[in-house]
Amino acid sequence: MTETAIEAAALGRSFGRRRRPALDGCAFRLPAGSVCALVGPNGAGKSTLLALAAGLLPVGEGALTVLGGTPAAARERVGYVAQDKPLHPHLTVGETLRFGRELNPRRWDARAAERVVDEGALDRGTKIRALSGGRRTLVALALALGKRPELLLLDEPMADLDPLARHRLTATLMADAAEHGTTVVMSSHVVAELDGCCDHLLLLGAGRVRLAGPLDDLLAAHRLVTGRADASLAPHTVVESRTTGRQLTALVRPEGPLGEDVQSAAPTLEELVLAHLRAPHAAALRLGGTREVAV
Ligand SMILES: Nc1ncnc2c1ncn2[C@@H]1O[C@H](COP(=O)(O)OP(=O)(O)OP(=O)(O)O)[C@@H](O)[C@H]1O
Repeated sequence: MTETAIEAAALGRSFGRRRRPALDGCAFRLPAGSVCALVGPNGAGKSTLLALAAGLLPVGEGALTVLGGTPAAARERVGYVAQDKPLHPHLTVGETLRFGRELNPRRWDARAAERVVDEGALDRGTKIRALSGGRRTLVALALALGKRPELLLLDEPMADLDPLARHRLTATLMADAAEHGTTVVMSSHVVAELDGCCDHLLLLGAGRVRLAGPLDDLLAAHRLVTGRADASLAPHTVVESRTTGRQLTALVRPEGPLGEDVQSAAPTLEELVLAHLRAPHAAALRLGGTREVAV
C-alpha cells in the first residue's frame, strides 16, 4: 500500500473550450487510510474529480496519482459509487451480487457486500428495476464494498437514503474502512452528516481547491469571532464577516492573538464550510500536503 491515496498537481479538466473548466489548477494530497469529506456548491467539480480518480474520465491538465499510479492502473483497487448508480435493471439483487463476485474474483469480500444488503433488509430475489432509489444505492454500495477496495469514492451516497438508513450506512462504512484501512472520499451537501466521520476535508469552489487538509488542522486554523460591529479584525485573514445590528460575527484565520474586544470560539465543520461557501472569493488554504500554501 502507498502512503498517499490521491495526489493532484495542477489538475485541470474542461468539457468544451467555451465553458469554464470543471477543475482548474487543483492541488492536494490525501494520505492513505483517511476518510475525506468532499464538499462544495453545485457545479464545483466534485463529481468530475471523483470520476477522474475512478479512471472513468481522462485527466485534462496536470497530474492525478491514485494509489501510487495512474487512475486507470488503480481501477481494480478502487470502488466507485456514482450519483446515478448504474446497475443492470433486469438482474435481481442476488444476481447483482454474484455478478460483482464474478467481476472481482480475486478480491470479492462477500461478507462486506452481504452486510450492506442485510442491513437494508433487501430481498435477494427482487429485480433492481423494482427497487426504490435508496435501495438501489444500497446495492451499489454493497458492490463497491464487496470489491474490497483500497480506495472508496462515493458521490453523494446518502442523498436518497432515509435518516435511519444514512445513519446505519455511515456506521457500516466507517467500521469497514477502519477495519481494512480503506481510504474513503465521500461527497455530500449535508455537511452536518460528515462531522464525526471524516478526518480530512476537501472543499472545492468553481473548480478550484478552497480548503484541503486534515480536518482538525483546518478547524484549528480558524476562529469564529463575535464582537461589536466596529471591532477591528486586522491583521487577521477574514474569510467571512457579517454584521447584524451592533453585532459582528466573522470567521477568521488568526495571524496572532485576537484583540480583547472580540470573543472567539472554535468553528464546527458546518460553520467552517458554510462561511467558505458564503464567501467564494476568500483566500484558499491547503494544509498537510507536500508543502503548506495559503493562496
Ligand atoms: N459530461 C459533462 N459534459 C459537460 N459539462 C460537464 C460534464 N460533467 C460536468 N460538467 C460541468 O462541469 C462542472 C462541474 O460539474 P460537477 O458535476 O463535477 O460538479 P459537482 O460539484 O459534482 O456538482 P453537484 O453538486 O451539482 O453534483 C459543471 O459546470 C458541469 O456543468
